[in-house]
Parts: sequence; structure tokens; C-alpha cells
Amino acid sequence: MTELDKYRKEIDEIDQELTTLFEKRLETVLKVGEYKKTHDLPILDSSREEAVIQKNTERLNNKAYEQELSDFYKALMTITKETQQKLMTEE
Ligand SMILES: O=C(O)C(=O)C[C@]1(C(=O)O)C=C[C@@H](O)C=C1
Repeated sequence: MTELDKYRKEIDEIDQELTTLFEKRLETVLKVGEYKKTHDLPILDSSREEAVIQKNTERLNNKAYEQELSDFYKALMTITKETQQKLMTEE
């Protein structure tokens, strides 16, 4: 096995955990979406998004990744808002 193969195997294992966590987060986001739909609340909550990003960048061991993690959460929350939007337009 080359070094590249080893790194890719490691990435595959990390991705397996990420996928499990992504699915879990998305399922919870859908529950939030149902709540918002029932209570007629907007999907976007900018202050909550800022808090999510701040809390998680503070959790970083290596602060050099702050921008990357912030971009990651922004992309993630773009997806979660789209998923909630689909729920809102359902019957
Ligand atoms: O906390 C909420 O209100 C959510 O809908 C979840 C979430 C997220 O993915 O974390 C998604 C959209 C909002 O703008 C803020 C946060």
C-alpha cells in the first residue's frame, strides 16, 4: 500500500463518521423545520448561524483552520436551509 493509499483509507474512515453525523444533524434540522412550519417561523436565523460558527471555531484545536471551519459551517447551513425549504413547500 502506498502512502497515498494509506491517506485515502484514513479519509474514507473519517468520511464514514462524517456521513453518520451529517445524517443525524440533517434529521434534527428537519425536526426544527417541522417546528418552524407549525409555528410559522422563518427558516433563516442569522444570529443562530453566527453562534454556531463562533462556538465551533472556538472548539478548534488548531486556530489556523478558523476560516475553513467557518466556510464549512456556512456551506452546511446553506444545505440545511434548502432541506428545510423543501419541507416548507410540501403539502
Ligand atoms: O437552529 C435553527 O433555527 C435551524 O434551523 C438550524 C440551522 C442549522 O443548520 O444549524 C439552519 C438554519 C438556520 O438559519 C439556523 C441554524
